[in-house]
Formats: sequence, structure tokens, C-alpha cells
Amino acid sequence: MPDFLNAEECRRIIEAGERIAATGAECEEYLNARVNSEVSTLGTSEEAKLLIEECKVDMAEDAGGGFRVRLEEALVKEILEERVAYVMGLEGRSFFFEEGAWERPTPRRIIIRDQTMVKYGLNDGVPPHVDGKDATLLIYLNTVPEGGGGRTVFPEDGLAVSPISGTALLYKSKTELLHFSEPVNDPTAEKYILQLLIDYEHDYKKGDKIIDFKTGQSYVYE
Ligand SMILES: O=C(O)CCC(=O)C(=O)O
Ligand SMILES: [Fe+2]
Repeated sequence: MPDFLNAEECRRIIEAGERIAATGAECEEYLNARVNSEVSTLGTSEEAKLLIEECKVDMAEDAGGGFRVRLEEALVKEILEERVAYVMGLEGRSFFFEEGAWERPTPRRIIIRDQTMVKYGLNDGVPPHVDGKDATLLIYLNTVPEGGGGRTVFPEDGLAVSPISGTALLYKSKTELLHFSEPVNDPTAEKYILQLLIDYEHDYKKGDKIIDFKTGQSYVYE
């Protein structure tokens, strides 16, 4: 989806992420643990396995995973809530930020499990993995020059997407659709992304009563 965000919105998100980064609040430890635990070759084709092997060889020993910060909920909600609901065909549902699996999507809620900005420098990439949630929205916040690396690669589909500022990818990668981020290989280039991990699928049927156990409020799904 080209032009999902405009230049001003990309700039605001990068600035907000850099402000958090400046406080030293990197959440790399938690997120890298997540990424690594999900590195999996489950259900992949032979061809994909070969591509992954190649990718691992390409990844330098000292390759980093980039610098990750969790963005403020208010900013993410302001810029993305309506647009994400629209492109996913989930109009009228609001963002609810909760990492914990005890909160499930409802007819009125889209659960945002994670809202991360990642800044990649030279040799930074992400090894092959699946994201583990119903959907992933990945937005490039800047453009990496041609040949500078940093592409998002879906080996099973033979697809490699170059980062272009404002372009978004929306994909399902719960236990399938392996992907990785090719390392940035241009010493002058940087790559910034915003990634939302989204759960939105629910089993409620029309007429079901939905109760919020925290507030005690309830409504009937119509
Ligand atoms: O930066 C990219 O191109 C992909 C990042 C990614 O897949 C992740 O962080 O889960
Ligand atoms: Fe991913």
C-alpha cells in the first residue's frame, strides 16, 4: 500500500521514536527474544529452507537486530486507528493496547500486541521468523536507496520489498509466511520501520453478550 502515511506522519513517528530512544528505553531484549523464539522453519518448502540457509550465510556474524523502541499508544492511535480499521475492513472497531493473551479481540476491539519503531543501521537485519499474531502492519518510515539492502523478504513467495517512505505492508504471519529483513549494507543508509502486531479475529456471533470483566460493562453483538 503506497502512501499509507504521508511524509509529515513518517517524520513525526521517527521523531517520537528517537525521543524515546534518547532516554535509553530500548526494548531490544524483550523483542529479540520474541523474534528469536519464533524463528522457525515449520511448514516451509525445501526452496524456502535453502533461501533461509543462504540468508543466514549472508548475515554477518556481528549482524545486529536494529534498535527497537515501543511507541506511545496515543500517537499510534491518533495516526493509525481509523486507517488500519478501514484497510482491514474493521470499521468502527478501536485499538486496544495489550500484550497479554488474556485480552481477546471483540466486535468492537482490535488488539494491538505491540507497536514498535525499529531503526536499522549498517549490517542490521532480522533473521527469518513468523510474527505469531493475526496480522502484521509494517510501515516504512524512510526510503533506503536502491542497492542499500534493508528489503523485507518473503522467501516462500519469492518476494522482496524495498523500503519506500510511507509504504505499508499488511500480511498474515501467525504460524506461516516466513519473512526476514535483509541487512542494511550501505554505510550511509538507515532504515526506519513502524510495526504493529495485531489480533482481530474473534468467535462471537450475533446476539452474543460481550462483557468487559474489568469495567463490568456489557453489550450485545448486533
Ligand atoms: O524490518 C523488516 O523489514 C521486517 C521486520 C520484522 O519482520 C519484524 O520485526 O518482525
Ligand atoms: Fe516480522
